[in-house]
Amino acid sequence: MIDKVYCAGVKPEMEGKRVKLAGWVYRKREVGKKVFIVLRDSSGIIQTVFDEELGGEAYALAKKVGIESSVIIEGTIKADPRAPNGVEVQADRIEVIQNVDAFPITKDASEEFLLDVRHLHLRSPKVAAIMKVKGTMMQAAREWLLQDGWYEVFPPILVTGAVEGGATLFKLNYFDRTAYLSQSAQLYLEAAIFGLEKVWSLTPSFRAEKSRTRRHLTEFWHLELEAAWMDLRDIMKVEEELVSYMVQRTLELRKNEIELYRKDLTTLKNTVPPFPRISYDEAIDILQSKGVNIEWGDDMGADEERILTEEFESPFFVYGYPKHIKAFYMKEDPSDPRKVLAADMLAPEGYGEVIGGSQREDDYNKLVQRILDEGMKPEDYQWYLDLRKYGSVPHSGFGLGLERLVAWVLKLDHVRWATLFPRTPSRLYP
Ligand SMILES: NC(=O)C[C@H]([NH3+])C(=O)NS(=O)(=O)OC[C@H]1O[C@@H](n2cnc3c(N)ncnc32)[C@H](O)[C@@H]1O
Ligand SMILES: [Mg+2]
Repeated sequence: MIDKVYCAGVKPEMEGKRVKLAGWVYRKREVGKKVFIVLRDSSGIIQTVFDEELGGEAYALAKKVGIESSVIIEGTIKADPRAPNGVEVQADRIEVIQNVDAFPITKDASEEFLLDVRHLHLRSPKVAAIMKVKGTMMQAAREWLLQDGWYEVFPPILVTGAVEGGATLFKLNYFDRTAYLSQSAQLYLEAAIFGLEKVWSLTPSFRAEKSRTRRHLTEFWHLELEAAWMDLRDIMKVEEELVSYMVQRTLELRKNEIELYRKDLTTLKNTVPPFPRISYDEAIDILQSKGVNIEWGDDMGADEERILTEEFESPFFVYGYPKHIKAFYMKEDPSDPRKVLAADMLAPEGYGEVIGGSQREDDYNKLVQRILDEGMKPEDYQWYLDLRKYGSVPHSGFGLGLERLVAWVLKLDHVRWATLFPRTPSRLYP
């Protein structure tokens, strides 16, 4: 590795020091006998100045390099309030690693074109900022999970059954059998709790969603937790403590990157426990009072959730959904058999569902009946049903869509911007 200094490491107080930088030509302009090159690396940008009177060969090379050329630049640090961050480098040497004559991304590029050249757009500081925020949110999640005693496990992605309904399964040939891409690691995490009690995983989950909405991907990163002995109330507390820590820690470590996307941090600062909690019944009442055409028993889609989020200035829970609109594994509410012990966490500002969670049905016979009621075959879930035969316990868990959480934190207009290479029904390349 060359002994370079990062752009963000060059400070006005280092004036007079000699420095070597390596990166890409981000911006370039010529003024009189000077060439100004703004160099970009993973830490940020720095202005470098090539003066014909100071270095003829370097000046001549600097005049020729194109945008996104990879270069090594050496020179002397000079404090200058007119330069970005109040500092620049008076360059006297440039080594062109690879010159670029015509970088394909221009200022007027369309969103679809930017997705077609996603492999080239990732280098943009604003796109890199999203990935830094996403990485920091998972760093924070790992910090919290470790200190709270959760074990990371690594579930399979090649599976034989649906968790969230057969309509969104991606099917593939597995030698002479049929396999599917995992929609959720949940069922495998439920097996892991009998040895580890509190487990989590971060896996890609796959949904053959035909819906082309701003919050659906066909491949997304899914942070899932499962815990023995916890009921719905317990797991909701885990959810709000985890999400609060993720948001506050990311605000602490990535405030500059977040402010590239949003100036108003109110809802992020409000993300502290306890989160508001409303029942599904109350949610229906609120929506009806706002003129939404919805009845008890209807599912809430993105539009209904968006309207509901107008009532809140932080993430909030909706709990106690009707059984018929929720998954087979959810435990029936003993106080109202029409409902299940499930709760979604919704993000404010129109973003809606970021977490789906529930207490699981732990009774063997009831679970068999739920499987049958859903038109599925108990024999396809024999291993999963075994978990209710050999020391079954009350247990709960949830799944957090990482892209959805990042999209809310950065107020992105589509979850596709929150993932390195988005996968949607119309996009599989690059
Ligand atoms: N371990 C569990 O209990 C998880 C449970 N089996 C599950 O998959 N619930 S979920 O379908 O609501 O998905 C969970 C979250 O996963 C996200 N999700 C769910 N589907 C998607 C798509 N298609 N694109 C992006 N994000 C998605 C969204 O935030 C959901 O709240
Ligand atoms: Mg859900």
